[in-house]
Amino acid sequence: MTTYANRAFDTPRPAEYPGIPAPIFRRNWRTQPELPGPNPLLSDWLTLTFIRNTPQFLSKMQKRYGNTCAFYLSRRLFIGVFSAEAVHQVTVAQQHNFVKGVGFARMRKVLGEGLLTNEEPIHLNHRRLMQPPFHHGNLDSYVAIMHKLVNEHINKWDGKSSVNLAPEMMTITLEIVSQCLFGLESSKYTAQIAHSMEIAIDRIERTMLPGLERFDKSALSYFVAFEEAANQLADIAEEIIQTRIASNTTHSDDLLGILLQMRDHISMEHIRDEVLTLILSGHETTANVLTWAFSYMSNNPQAAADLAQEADQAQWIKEKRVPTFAELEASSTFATAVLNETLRLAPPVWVSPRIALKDCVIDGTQVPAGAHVLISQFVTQRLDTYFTQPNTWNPYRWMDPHFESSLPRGAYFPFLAGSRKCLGESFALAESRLILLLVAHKFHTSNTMPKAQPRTTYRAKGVVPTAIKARSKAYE
Ligand code: HEM
Repeated sequence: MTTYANRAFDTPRPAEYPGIPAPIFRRNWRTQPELPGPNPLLSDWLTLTFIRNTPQFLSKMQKRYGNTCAFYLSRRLFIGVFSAEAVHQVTVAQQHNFVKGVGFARMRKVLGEGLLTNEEPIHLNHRRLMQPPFHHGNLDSYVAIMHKLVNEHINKWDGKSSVNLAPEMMTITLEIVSQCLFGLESSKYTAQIAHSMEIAIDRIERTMLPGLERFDKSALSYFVAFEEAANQLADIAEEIIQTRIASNTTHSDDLLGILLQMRDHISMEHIRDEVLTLILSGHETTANVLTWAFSYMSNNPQAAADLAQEADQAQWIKEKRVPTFAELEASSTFATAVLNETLRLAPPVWVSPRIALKDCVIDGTQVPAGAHVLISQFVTQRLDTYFTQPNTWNPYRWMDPHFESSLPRGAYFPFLAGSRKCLGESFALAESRLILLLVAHKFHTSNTMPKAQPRTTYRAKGVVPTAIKARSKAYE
C-alpha cells in the first residue's frame, strides 16, 4: 500500500549529516587529560549501574566528583557536565560543536529523520516547515480542541471512586496531539500506538549504550520486539497519511496538511517520520509531567487547595466556555508554578546526550572530539547552588515574580534551549494548564507517591491508582 521506500529501523545515518569522530576508548585513557571521576578500570561495573538507574547514577557522579566528571561506559569516554554555564555552552553558545548522542541513535530506529533525531541540514529544513502550526496564533484553535477532549474525558470519571492516573493522562494527551496536529477524530489508533510506543520506549532506553545495536538483528525476542514495534508504528503513521491523502483534504492547515502541501521539499518517508516524532514527543512527556504533578499535590494538600481555588476563580470555567490561549495563561499563575516545579524535579526529558564533533572547552573543561557528553535536567535542576532545598517540591518558589529571572542561564532547562529547543513547549503548557485546572475544578484526587521508573522519559512506575472525589463532596 505504501509509497515509502524504507523503514527507519534499517536506514543508515544519512551521508549529509556531520561525520561523527571516532569514540575515545578506555584503552587510551592514559592519553586523555585527567578529569575527576571513577577509575576507568571500573568501566564494566559502572555500565551496569548506569543501565540500572541512569538519573541516580548521574546524581551520584555529580555528588562525588563535582560538576564535571569523566567515566567510561561500554568502554567509551563519557563526560558529565552539570553546571548551568556548561549546559548553556552545550545547548546554545557552542551547540554547533555537538550532535545528538546515545539514546538518539536508538530513537532513530523508530523515529527516523524526524525533528527529534535528525541533524543539520535536514533539521533546519524540517524545523522551518513545521514551525507555523506551533505559532501562538494557532494555539487558540488547539485550546478549543483540548478543552473539548479534556472535558469529554474527565466527564467519564463521574461516579467513579478511582482511576489509573498514568494511563488516563497518556490517553488524554495522545488524543489531544492526534486531533490537534493530524485531525484524527477517532481514537482508532490510540491503543495500538500506546502498546507499540511502550515497547519502543523501553528498548530505546535499555539498549542505549553503544555496542548493543549489534543484537538488533539477532533472534533474541527482546530485540525482535523492538523492530516489530517500530514497524507497527510506521504502519500506523503511513495509514494516517494515506487516509488523509485519500480524503482529498490535504489543504487543511494542521501539521499533517502543511507537511503534505510541502511534498516538493520533504519526502514521504520524512513526513512519516515527523508524524511519528510528534506522536511520541507530543504525548508521553506531557502525560508524565501531569501524573507527577497530581502525585506531588497529593502529598501537599495546601497546593491542591490553592490550585482548586485558582480553577474556581477562572472566568472561563465559571462561564463554562473555551478560553483563548492568552486567557488560559493569565488565569493559571499557580497551575504554571505547579508545572514549573514538577518539570524541575521530575523532568520528562531528564538527560540530553550529545557527542563532541571537535575539541572544545566547556565551562573550563577540555572536551575532546568523539567524547560522549551528558547534560542532565534531572541533575542540574536539583543542585543547591541554584535552588534552595532542591529536593523539596515547592511550587511557591515560582510565585516570586523575580525567582525565574534570577536563575543563571542553563540552571533550568526542561524544554532545553538553542536550536534544538522543544518545538511543542507552548502546546504542552497549554494542555497541561487546562488539564490541571479542569480536573482540580471538578475533582479532589489523591494517590500514593509513585516510584520513578526512568525510561526514555522520566516516568512514574505502574498505573498510579488514584482516588477521586467530586469536589463538592471532597470539601464537605
Ligand atoms: C512537558 C512536555 C514536554 C517536555 C518537557 C519536552 C521537552 C523537550 C526537550 C528537552 C527537547 C530537546 C531534546 C534534546 O534535544 O535533547 C524536546 C524536543 C522536541 N519536542 Fe518537546 N517536550 C514536551 C512536549 C512536547 C510536545 C507537546 C510536542 C509537540 C506537540 C513536542 C515536540 C518536540 C519536538 C518536535 C522536539 C524536537 C525539536 C528540535 O530538535 O528541533 N514536545 N522536547
